[in-house]
Amino acid sequence: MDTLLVVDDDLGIQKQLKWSFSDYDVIFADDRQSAIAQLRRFEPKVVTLDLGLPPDPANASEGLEALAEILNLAPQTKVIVVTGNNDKENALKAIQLGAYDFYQKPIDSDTIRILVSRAMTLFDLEQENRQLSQSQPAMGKIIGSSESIQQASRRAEKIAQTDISTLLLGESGTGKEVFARSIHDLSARRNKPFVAINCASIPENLLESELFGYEKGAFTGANKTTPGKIETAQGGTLFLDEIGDMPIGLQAKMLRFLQERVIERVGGRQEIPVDIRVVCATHRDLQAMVAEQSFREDLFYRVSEITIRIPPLRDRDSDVVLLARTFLAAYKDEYGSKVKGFSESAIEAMMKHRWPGNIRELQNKLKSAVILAEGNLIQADDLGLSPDAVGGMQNLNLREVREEAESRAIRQAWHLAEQNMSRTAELLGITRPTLYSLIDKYRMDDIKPSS
Ligand SMILES: Nc1ncnc2c1ncn2[C@@H]1O[C@H](COP(=O)(O)OP(=O)(O)OP(=O)(O)O)[C@@H](O)[C@H]1O
Repeated sequence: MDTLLVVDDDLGIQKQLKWSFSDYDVIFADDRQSAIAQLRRFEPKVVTLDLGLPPDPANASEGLEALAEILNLAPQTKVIVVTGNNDKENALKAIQLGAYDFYQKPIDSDTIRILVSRAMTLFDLEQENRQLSQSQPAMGKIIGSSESIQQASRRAEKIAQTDISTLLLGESGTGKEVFARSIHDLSARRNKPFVAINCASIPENLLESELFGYEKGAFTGANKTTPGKIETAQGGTLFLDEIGDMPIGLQAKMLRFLQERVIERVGGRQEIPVDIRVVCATHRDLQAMVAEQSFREDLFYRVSEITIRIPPLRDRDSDVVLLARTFLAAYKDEYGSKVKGFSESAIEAMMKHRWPGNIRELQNKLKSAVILAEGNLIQADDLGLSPDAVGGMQNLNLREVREEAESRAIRQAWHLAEQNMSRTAELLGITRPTLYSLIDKYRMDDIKPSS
């Protein structure tokens, strides 16, 4: 139960407030000293403070003094000062000192209840924000207070200032790129480029020229000399994602660049010196790849001078809730949604889920939940995590599950978009033609626009 401290020497008012605040733990003090003693002992979120305190109740000075002491000791406390009728001057003084609000006698139970309840809510929100910012370590955008992520962050912080080649290991979607970028941001190279390249997403025959650049005429279509990603990262950091997918043929050239810090463009003969910090990442077991000879051992040692393991989301305790709250705040603005938070069952479901796709999966689930949620709170069901849904899916195959989820999402987005087809497509992240073809496919005749 939340604690409210009432500082007032009038026993009648103490009684009245005791009755008005049956849902709080109400404690009392009748002068400045006892107020401070109660504050230290109970750490109330909200204090109502009568400015007219003994020994000189007709004068506000003792009350203002008490206010200053309270805010000095516990600046996060929300203090509502109670002043005599028409004592605007002292009310304003109190606000200047940092009181949350003021209230003029005589006390009206309904009004003071609203004031206190708003102050409690604000206190909770501010506390949540404080926790959130404390849980963001120096590593830029890495949110999480679990021991496992803090450990990884501390390790990354330590190596950021050096040029040591770093290998980030972790499942897909755990935040390897976020780590790489944070290492760059904390390093002396922060004002130079951070260049990322994903070795798995570029066809093998293009990766070499993408990385090393090429000279005019090096191959058909090479119309002009073009620098590669390595050169564009000059002075900064090169992030090689999915290094385990680098073709074995290219690995020798990579090794030379890492050892000698010079490159040659494809088709070129000139050696170009480069000054670059290299951070690599992979979700593969590089040591096993070395053992089966699909990854060069010398390159492995070169890129993994230090290794940082990024833990999967399921091993990060309640970070999932912290991350979910952060993303929710961003998505609800982005999608203009009125959702305020998560139901208890949603939080429980998030804590239980295994998150095979890690943070990226969490982001995707949250985006659709923000769009689909019908009430103020996101339910487990909106996240597609309801235990009932799992039970109900036992009789369906994967295609049926997908179709059911898709048609449900289309219908809800359509309602949310007030039947506007362009907006519906936008909310769902698909094009209008795709939306129309899905509507046809699922025979959703009632939302089919009349042609
Ligand atoms: N600790 C974190 N705090 C906030 N956002 C994070 C955190 N870690 C990851 N993210 C976000 O999660 C998403 C996935 O992160 P990222 O792309 O860095 O993962 P990855 O491990 O590199 O994935 P992949 O291996 O698939 O490339 C990004 O949108 C990123 O901004």
